[in-house]
Amino acid sequence: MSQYRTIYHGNFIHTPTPAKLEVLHSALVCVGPEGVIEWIEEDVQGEMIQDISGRYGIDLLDGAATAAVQVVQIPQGEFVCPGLVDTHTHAPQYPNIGLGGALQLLDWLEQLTFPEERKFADIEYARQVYGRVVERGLGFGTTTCCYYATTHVEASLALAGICLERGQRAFVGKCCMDRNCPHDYVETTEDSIQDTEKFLSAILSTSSSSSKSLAPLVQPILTPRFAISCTPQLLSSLASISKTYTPPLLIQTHLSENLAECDVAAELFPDSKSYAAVYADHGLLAPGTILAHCVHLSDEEMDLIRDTGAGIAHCPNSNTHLSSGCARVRTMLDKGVKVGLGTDCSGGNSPTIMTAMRHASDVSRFRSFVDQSTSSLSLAEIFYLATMGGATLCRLDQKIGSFAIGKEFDALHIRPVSPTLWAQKGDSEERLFERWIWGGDDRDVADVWVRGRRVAGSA
Ligand SMILES: O=c1[nH]c(=O)c2nc[nH]c2[nH]1
Repeated sequence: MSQYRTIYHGNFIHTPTPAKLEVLHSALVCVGPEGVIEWIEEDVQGEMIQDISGRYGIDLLDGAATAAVQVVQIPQGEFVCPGLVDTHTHAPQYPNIGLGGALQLLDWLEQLTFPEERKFADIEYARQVYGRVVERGLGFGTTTCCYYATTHVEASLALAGICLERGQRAFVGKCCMDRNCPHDYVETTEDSIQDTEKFLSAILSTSSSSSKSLAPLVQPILTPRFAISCTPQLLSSLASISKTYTPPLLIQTHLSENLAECDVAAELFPDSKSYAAVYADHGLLAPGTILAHCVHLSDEEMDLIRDTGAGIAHCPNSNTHLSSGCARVRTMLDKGVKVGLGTDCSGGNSPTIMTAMRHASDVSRFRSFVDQSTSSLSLAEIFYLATMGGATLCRLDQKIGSFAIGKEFDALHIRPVSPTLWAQKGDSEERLFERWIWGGDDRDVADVWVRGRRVAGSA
């Protein structure tokens, strides 16, 4: 943890609500030694910095004091925005990125995905892959990530350890699956539960925060793979485990991604009214539950998800790549369902939320062409999904996702340099932001901060 306060001066852009992109012009944002925002002032011209800091008890002229305060100028033509939140990805599948687009979900799992995940029994292989996954994610500006790992406890703990070491805020799940999987990549129900307990106690004992007032940066998330690969007993046991913690542990699973998958789920759980109801019936729908995909939900299922407080990780890149379908995100939002974005590698073929934002926009436009009755998502809504929306799914909306006093400083410094980003002198901040979202890439991500600590960046 830094000993210093840092005062950032420049333009900040965020979406505290989906309704509007908000620009904090020439803002002074003071980040304390623990990485928490202590105060914010807007419209501060350079010559006022000293005065305003003085009002907060910081004397920038006093040599001894200034040694403990750093002032960072964000030049005109650059800006700071909240870090990106990836609410659903599979770290062990990154070596398969780009493959499998000719397949649909169930064949893709069988032919490509399970064989790759099996390799994570080898801890050295796991460390090598996971190191690259986390490094690239941070470079793209993913400051918070919800990871599926594999069934292997040691490798899952290695992923958690790497996130902690590199400074990425993360939820890491040891994957649970006790049926309908290959004989050499499946667990017994008992092993799955026992290994989950082992994983939880190890991760909870190593990831505790260095500060009493801050939650651990890396936390466990219970991970029943999906209804098809879990027995009712396993689903219920994981729900019970979640509830033995205060607050209950987060849970992630897949729901209603592909029509063939929905048919199998209906056959396996004939007593449940719907696929979403399978999870509700086993106690798995709660405010900390993240449901990936949700492409083929009925209106009643959306209502059920909203009423339980669970949220949806929209993974548009994956849903197109695996020909799963186009999720009805406008309807979800209109109904008040929580939604965030996920890269879902390697169903998705891009590990950055920048691509997820672009595909979310495209998918919403396609839906609006076809449905006629729904409108496409605005730029502000898309960015909200990538930041505050994701934070809300992870129950971190009071801590990250936008800039406010008391929130932790998870942020990106954007300096437009990539050749696809045609920034022009005199561009307004909104215009520059728009150019970056649709035309920029990780070369423009000059600095990445998580909880105030610089963890990556191209600068
Ligand atoms: O996109 C997906 N990726 C997976 O690994 C998976 N497992 C079950 N359902 C899944 N969907």
